[in-house]
Amino acid sequence: MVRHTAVDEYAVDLEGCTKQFTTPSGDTYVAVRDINLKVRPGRFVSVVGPTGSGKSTILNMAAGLLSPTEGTARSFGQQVKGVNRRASYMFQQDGLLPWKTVIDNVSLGLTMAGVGKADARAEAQRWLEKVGLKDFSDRYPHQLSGGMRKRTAVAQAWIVNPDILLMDEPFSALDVQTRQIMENELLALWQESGKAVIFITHDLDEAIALSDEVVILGAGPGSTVVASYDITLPRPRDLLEIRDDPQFVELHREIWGRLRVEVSKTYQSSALAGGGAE
Ligand SMILES: Nc1ncnc2c1ncn2[C@@H]1O[C@H](COP(=O)(O)OP(=O)(O)OP(=O)(O)O)[C@@H](O)[C@H]1O
Repeated sequence: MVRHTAVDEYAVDLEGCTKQFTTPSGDTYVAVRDINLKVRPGRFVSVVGPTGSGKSTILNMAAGLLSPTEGTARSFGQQVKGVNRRASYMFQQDGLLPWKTVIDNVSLGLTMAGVGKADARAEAQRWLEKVGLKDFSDRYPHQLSGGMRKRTAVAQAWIVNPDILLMDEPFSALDVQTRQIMENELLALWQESGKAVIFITHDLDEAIALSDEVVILGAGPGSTVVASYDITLPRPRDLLEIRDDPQFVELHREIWGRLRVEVSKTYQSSALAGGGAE
């Protein structure tokens, strides 16, 4: 595959993307409307927004798992058609295969790409060392803690050396301490990697702590990008300390002021519809 490396190319470029779905009753539901989101190589961008505002829909368009109804999704200058091969995806639920050992789960992406089994296992072992699991390679997923499963999923996503990481609430199921440790480890891996990250989260603290940019989606239906904030906190960041930083506190106050408006619109419309809040 020809790789385009011009610096002005975006790893992900959603231009005027609208996505509508047909609901089970046959109605048309516009989930997101006219989304413009550009992510350069090496940038860490988080997307936050109320529940149902279309965060996963956006990620799925970048991944090529959904095609926009209108507009164009591009990756490194190429229109995304089918699965975006430049990207790895990490979901809230990890995709570990329960019948395979940790090392076989991690090496799977390489063997599927045609790498020989011995080379793939050697590389997987190197990744397991990187994520602190070198002594757990022969375990099965059900024999791991939640944090260890996430580490395995991180190794699985990174081993194929993607240019883009698409992460949909990857750490939301973890306890607070494990989550902060995993966030720190993710940043340490990402820092020098040059990879573009789109990170979906409900947690504004997490979004600010990790990102170069935080993008806010408005309330649905027909959500669109209502605001975007550059996060200029210096790097490297220690996520166990950063939440006490006065600059962090000020950014949080400002961004939450905007996000809160969209969250309360969603709350009000779901209360009017008799649904109540989550
Ligand atoms: N396949 C589908 N068919 C019909 N509607 C869909 C489909 N997929 C998503 N939607 C709707 O599109 C809207 C956006 O969904 P999406 O999952 O992208 O939101 P989200 O912001 O990620 O939500 P949450 O924060 O709750 O995870 C929701 O109202 C959802 O019900």
